Amino acid sequence: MKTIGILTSGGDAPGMNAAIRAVVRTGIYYGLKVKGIMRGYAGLVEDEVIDLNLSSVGDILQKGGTILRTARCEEFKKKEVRKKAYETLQKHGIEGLVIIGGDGSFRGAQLLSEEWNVNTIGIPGTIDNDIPCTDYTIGFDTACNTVIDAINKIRDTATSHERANIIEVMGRNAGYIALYAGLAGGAEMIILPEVEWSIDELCDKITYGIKRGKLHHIIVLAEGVMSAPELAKMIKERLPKLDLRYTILGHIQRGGAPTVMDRVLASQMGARAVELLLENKTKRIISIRNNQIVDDDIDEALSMKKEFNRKLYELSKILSI
Ligand SMILES: Nc1ncnc2c1ncn2[C@@H]1O[C@H](COP(=O)(O)OP(=O)(O)O)[C@@H](O)[C@H]1O
Ligand SMILES: O=P(O)(O)OC[C@H]1O[C@](O)(COP(=O)(O)O)[C@@H](O)[C@@H]1O
Ligand SMILES: [Mg+2]
Repeated sequence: MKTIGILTSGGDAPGMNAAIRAVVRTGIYYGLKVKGIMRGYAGLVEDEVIDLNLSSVGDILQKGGTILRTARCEEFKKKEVRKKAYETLQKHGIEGLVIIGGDGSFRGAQLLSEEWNVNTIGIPGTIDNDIPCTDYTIGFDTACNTVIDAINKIRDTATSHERANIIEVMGRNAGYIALYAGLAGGAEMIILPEVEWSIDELCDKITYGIKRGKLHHIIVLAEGVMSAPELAKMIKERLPKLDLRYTILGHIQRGGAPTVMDRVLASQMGARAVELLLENKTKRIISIRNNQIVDDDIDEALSMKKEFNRKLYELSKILSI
């Protein structure tokens, strides 16, 4: 193998740049040429390919976002469009492709390997942490730290005004950001898609908290359940006197300098991706499990189910009595 390519796809995540840097520098260390594909699968289809060298990835380790940019390319679900992607790879002599993205991006990689025999290696990069085969995805730790920073600030003003605050966090259909940031931020209540909840239980908890002298109530809500305004309306119907505000954190959760955790994870995964290609491995997804960097076949990885950490959820309930 002489030339490899790299792209980032789906929602960007802090640490993607650290992974790009690791792929480029490890590739060059082993004598490979590394090409960057801009804007994910869209750039692969439209032939947006650039050469990457050691200095192309200088000064990016600490930056959020992705220097290769990213896109959501619906068209890629069509076989004839994926054929164009294959032709771009052929044209540039790219023999192995590293894809940094989430589950959707891995489905694209799976099809490229199945249909056109492309050597693909996937690296999990998404703030959602919703990839079953890995304990952590690149960007999740940074996003959680952004959320707890926001919770700390909102708690200051909530306490001063004796208010309840709903904080809506990202995660599409997954509640990992809500769970980890809710626990770490001392939320009174965490509402997420993986666990049943009831509006009556929530309102009872707020009423009980007020009686025992709590000055604030922080409710962390995962966007996959409902929106913050919808939840606020439901609470106000039951507790009309409650002083209630809501904050939707939105895309601030996707940006910012990656944490140490995300930089180390991204560096290890990026380097491993290159090693796997050099070992003639293909159709693999890299993961971290029990603090070890491992890899699985894409078909197997995509059919795994992520077990929700119910213990952590129960703990958050106990600690927020
Ligand atoms: N079933 C699929 N077949 C082919 N390509 C797909 C498929 N699902 C997603 N993709 C490609 O991967 C891109 C990113 O997927 P998306 O689900 O938006 O983000 P993520 O990879 O972060 O989960 C899509 O825009 C599309 O180009
Ligand atoms: O950037 P957009 O298009 O607003 O998408 C928002 C979604 O992207 C995410 O931030 C990341 O999702 P993906 O990793 O699947 O791309 C989700 O948490 C959120 O629901
Ligand atoms: Mg996804």
